[in-house]
Amino acid sequence: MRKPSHPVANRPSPPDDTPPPPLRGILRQVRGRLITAVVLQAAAAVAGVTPFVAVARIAVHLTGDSRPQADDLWPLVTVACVSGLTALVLGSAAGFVSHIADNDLQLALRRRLAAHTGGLPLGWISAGGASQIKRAVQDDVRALHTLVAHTLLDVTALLVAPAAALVYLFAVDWRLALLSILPLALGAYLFGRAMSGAAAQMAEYGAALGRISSTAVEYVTGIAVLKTFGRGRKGHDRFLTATDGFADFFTTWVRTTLVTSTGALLVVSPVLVLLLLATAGTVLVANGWMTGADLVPFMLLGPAVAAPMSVVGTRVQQIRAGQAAAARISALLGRPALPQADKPLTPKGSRVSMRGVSFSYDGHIDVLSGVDLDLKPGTITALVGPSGSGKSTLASLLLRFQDVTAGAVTIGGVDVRHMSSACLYQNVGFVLQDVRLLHASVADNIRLGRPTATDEEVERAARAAQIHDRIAALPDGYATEVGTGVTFSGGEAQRVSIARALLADAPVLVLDEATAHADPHSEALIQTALSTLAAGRTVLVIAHRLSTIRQADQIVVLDGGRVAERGGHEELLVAGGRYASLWKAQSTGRNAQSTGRDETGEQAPVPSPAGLGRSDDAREGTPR
Ligand SMILES: Nc1ncnc2c1ncn2[C@@H]1O[C@H](COP(=O)(O)OP(=O)(O)OP(=O)(O)O)[C@@H](O)[C@H]1O
Repeated sequence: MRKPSHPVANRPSPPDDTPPPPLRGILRQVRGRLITAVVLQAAAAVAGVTPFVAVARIAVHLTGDSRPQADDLWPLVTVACVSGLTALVLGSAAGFVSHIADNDLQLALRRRLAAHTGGLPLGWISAGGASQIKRAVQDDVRALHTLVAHTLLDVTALLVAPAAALVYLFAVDWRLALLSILPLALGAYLFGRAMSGAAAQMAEYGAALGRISSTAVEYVTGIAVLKTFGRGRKGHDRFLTATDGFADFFTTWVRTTLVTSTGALLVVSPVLVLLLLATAGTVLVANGWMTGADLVPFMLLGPAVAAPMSVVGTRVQQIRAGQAAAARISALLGRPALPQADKPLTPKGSRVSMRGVSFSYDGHIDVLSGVDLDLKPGTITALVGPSGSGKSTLASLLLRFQDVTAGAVTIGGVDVRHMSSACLYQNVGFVLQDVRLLHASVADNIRLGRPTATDEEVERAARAAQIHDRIAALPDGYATEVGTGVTFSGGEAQRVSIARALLADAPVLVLDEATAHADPHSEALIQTALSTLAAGRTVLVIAHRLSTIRQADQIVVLDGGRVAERGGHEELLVAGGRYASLWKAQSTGRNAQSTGRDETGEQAPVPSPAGLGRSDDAREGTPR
């Protein structure tokens, strides 16, 4: 694999776009608040144990030989009430502070993620990175909320309260105090056994759930195709196999851990702990080794010593989920953004030049190798070649969806890596197959190309893009909300995106010609709109059907990531090479259609593409 050869790749980012600190750096910002919350929660836990101690002391007075004195009892009642209230106040304060810390953390994280992901290569985002970003911003930040705002305090309380209780119980009677640790120790042992291998089991649990969801998606999305071919049962079978597999795995897992996990929960249950302490206490009291009053604190606090074991599974799960979420967020923040130039340059003109361009997605296999290409200003260059030959990848490098691994792409003499993003997209517009319209008015969707455009300019662009009549017929016209008020067909959405590109008025254009699946009427409209858009610009078009690019100034044939041939249509036909065979193959297909009958014997549609050639008609109506 070739190494990045361009100096800009290693340049530091500009000061206002500093690289994101690791997650630990963001956590450090809220560390002070988290420590305060933990201290408050620990104090609340100690205060929460105090009323039980006061009640135990009251019991000593009530069961003593002499008549209890109000002066002895009231201070204890006061201590019980005040400490109970203090525990409530401190606990609420701890929750408040931890939620403030969590709020700051979420804000800092979401801001950092938004800033960082904004600079990630668009190629990575559109090839599946978007779902990773969604997961990090929504699910993972939420998992951290549980960890920071709740689990941290729960664990503090679960550790401090039993420890405080044990200190007091040891002061009362060390023998019974030792016995009260027994359920905790036994519970920890059994729980440890139940959890052994849990990490692997959890991984398999996640994988089995993943198999169910992927086969469910496959089943739902492919059901129409499968049913059409009478294979509906097949998709169903794969889904059922996945659910059966999950059920088998889960049953086996539960069966092997059932005895130990139930045993763990049983030995730490309050009833069993009370029974144990009451029995042992009765023996001690009956033998005169301790007083009946001393048994009271054990009855009150004994169950609390073992209680944390009953929720340890849930807390461990939350901590693991939080750790996994933190790791994913860190990985996303650590993903290298596209380097930004220190001193962005502005291109002079619209000549596009590619020199020795190579690119690899995985860092091992080059999908483009040593491509040289020149797009003269105002000319149309068509990229053709078999599927997978690298057409879309080459076009995406001009849009800087990702950076070349070797060589350089320049516009107007300036390397695309030396331009700011804003400058790049002012100079290069694009209309791709996969059109994304926003949940906004139709006018605002078109205005994305130039936010300051007037209503008249928006309408003029829509007319030139052959979509005005459709928009005008909508109930709210240009104010209709996309997604709620109107759902555009693929061809219509593409014409909206052509209007957007017309308004943006970039001198260089990348078009992914996508009329192959449109009906003849829609195809003719798109081709007319594209011809209008292409007029006077430097165009790189990814051509899927050769009939539409016969008039192109230059046709470049890619094969296996290399330029196999280049020239005009007639020239390449005469050469009798790769292009000539592609043309022959597609002509045979067209001739089969032009007989007017398809394979079923039905009347077949006859396409009438306007093509991407230069025509005076095409130039009319352009808003440029
Ligand atoms: N995001 C990606 N990650 C990894 N490999 C990719 C990615 N996108 C494309 N490829 C691979 O790069 C090669 C070139 O793909 P590309 O989409 O550029 O070809 P193409 O000529 O445009 O194909 P088509 O005409 O089918 O759209 C193919 O082998 C493809 O599998």
